[in-house]
Amino acid sequence: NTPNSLKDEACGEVSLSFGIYLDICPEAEAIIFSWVAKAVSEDPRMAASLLRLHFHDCFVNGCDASVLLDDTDNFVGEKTAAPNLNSLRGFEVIDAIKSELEVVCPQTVSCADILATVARDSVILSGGPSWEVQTGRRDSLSASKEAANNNIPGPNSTVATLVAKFENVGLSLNDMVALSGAHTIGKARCSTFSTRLQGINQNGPDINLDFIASLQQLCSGSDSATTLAHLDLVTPATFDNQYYVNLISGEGLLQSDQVLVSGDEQTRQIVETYAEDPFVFFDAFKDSMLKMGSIGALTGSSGEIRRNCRTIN
Ligand code: HEM
Ligand SMILES: [Ca+2]
Repeated sequence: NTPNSLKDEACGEVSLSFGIYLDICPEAEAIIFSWVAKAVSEDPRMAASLLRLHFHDCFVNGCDASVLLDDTDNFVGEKTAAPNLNSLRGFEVIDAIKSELEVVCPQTVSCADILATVARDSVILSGGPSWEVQTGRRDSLSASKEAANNNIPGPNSTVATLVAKFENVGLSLNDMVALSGAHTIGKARCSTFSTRLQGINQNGPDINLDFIASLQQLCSGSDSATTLAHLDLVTPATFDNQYYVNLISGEGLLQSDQVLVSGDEQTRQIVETYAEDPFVFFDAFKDSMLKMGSIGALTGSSGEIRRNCRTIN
């Protein structure tokens, strides 16, 4: 790796770089940050939702803003795929950013780069680490609902399945455990952790039945389809290492969270390290975000710079 670029794990080429907009659209990063700050001040959960958009983009044919495309006559978009439907949020924030950028520097800043930058800004605004974001991605000309269904891991996954889905996009077990720490902010619907309500996880009985009982109570209402729980019950809107502390006390919300301590010795040891030292977690998270952000990026003359993130030009 050279100092200002990261090897693209997927294709082995050096493709993205730091600071490209400093020359071609110097205000871009500040414009993006101010929109994210506004959105997060109005709705703190928006930080979580925006961070998740980048993940759901990158896992489906690379970080190419495919997740933002609406359905067309030629293809079905990814918004109705199982992991995304009635779940992804924040599209309006991306639209607002893109509209202003199109006025200031037309067809210069890609939607995929907006997603990567917004994810970083969301972490900063929630009290997490800061890092220099890599840019230079171009936007896809299509989307894949099928790949969204297949590639994005589900909340009932075992550690083996989680590892497989991450390795499928060039990310390691270490990246998987560090990136799961994104669940230190945001919320999930009762339907996504229904297996936890049964008080049995993939690897034996739960160690924290009080926690399970509180979830059962929360999800017992008639509106349980839309009821939400904090992914991190202790500091739900702060980007910290509390998520890992919770896992050790049996208070992981999703099955795919809790299995990181109950389902695998290797992942359990990493969880313990992050639970002990937030700065070790922050460093790992930054590194893994850069790796995730470089998955299958479109560069050179592939793809395009969309004028509207919802449609191809
Ligand atoms: C390890 C595998 C993962 C699984 C199985 C998983 C699954 C889920 C599920 C089921 C939800 C709740 C969705 C809902 O109820 O609508 C969720 C929320 C969330 N996920 Fe993940 N996720 C994973 C990894 C990641 C990664 C890598 C990131 C980002 C780096 C991330 C960021 C988030 C955030 C921030 C939320 C809260 C979103 C909000 O409040 O709007 N997740 N995840
Ligand atoms: Ca937290």
